[in-house]
Amino acid sequence: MKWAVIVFPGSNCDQDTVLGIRRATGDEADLVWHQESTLDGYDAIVLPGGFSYGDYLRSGAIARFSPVMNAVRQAADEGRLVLGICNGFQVLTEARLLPGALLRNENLQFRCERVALEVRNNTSPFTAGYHLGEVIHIPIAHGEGRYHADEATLADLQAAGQIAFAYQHNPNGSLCNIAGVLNAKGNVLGLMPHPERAVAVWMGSEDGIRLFQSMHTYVTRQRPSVVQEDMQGGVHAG
Ligand SMILES: NC(=O)CC[C@H](N)C(=O)O
Repeated sequence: MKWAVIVFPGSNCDQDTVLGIRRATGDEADLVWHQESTLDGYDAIVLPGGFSYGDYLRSGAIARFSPVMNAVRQAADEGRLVLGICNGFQVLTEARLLPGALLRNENLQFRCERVALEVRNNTSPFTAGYHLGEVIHIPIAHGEGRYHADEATLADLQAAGQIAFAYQHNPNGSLCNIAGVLNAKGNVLGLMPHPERAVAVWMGSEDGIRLFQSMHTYVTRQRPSVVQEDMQGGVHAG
C-alpha cells in the first residue's frame, strides 16, 4: 500500500512517522511537501506532529490553508484513510475534517509524558487491532491538546462510537477525557498521543504498532485485486 506523510513548515515528527510505519508494517512512506496539490494513488495519508507555522495564531490554524489540504479533503471524501497525529489532529480539526477543537492545556503547561489510554472503539480501520476497553500506553507531547466540542457534538460522538481513545488520567482537561476521535464515516482519525513514539521496547511501549498495522490490514484486505493482478501478470508472462 502507499503511504504519504505530509510535511508542513515546522513539522518535526515526519521522519519518526515514516520510521514508525516501516517498523510496524514493513511499508515505505513518502514524505510529501505541503505545497503539493495532489495525493492521487495514496491509500493512507498521515499528518504528523510538530509545530506547523510555529503554532502561530493557534496550532494548525495556518497549515489548514496549505495547498495539500484540498487533496487531503478529497482523499477523505473518497474514503481513503487520513490520520492526524498531535499537530496533525489540530490541523484536521481546523480544516473541519474532524469535529471539535484543541485548546491550550488546562494547566497551560506543555505536557510530555507517557499516558494510559482506553481503547473505546475497535471497529475502525485504525483501531481494529486493539481489544475494546484495552489500556495501552503511548506518549503525549503537546501544549494545545485539550479537546473541546459543544454538548450536542460530544453526545453525537459518544452515541456513534467516534471516540477512539480516552485518557485514563486526563493530562490536559479534554472534555470526556477524549484523546482521539473519528469522523462519522470512520476513515479519518485524529489523536493527540504519538503512536510513532511507541513502536519499540526501548521506547517504553510497542502499543502504537497495532494502529499502523490496523491501517495496513484494512487497506490490503480491501484490495484482493492485488493478488488478482499478480495472477493476471503471471498469465501474461506465461
Ligand atoms: N507534538 C506536537 O505535535 C505538538 C503539537 C502542538 N504544537 C502543541 O504543542 O500542542
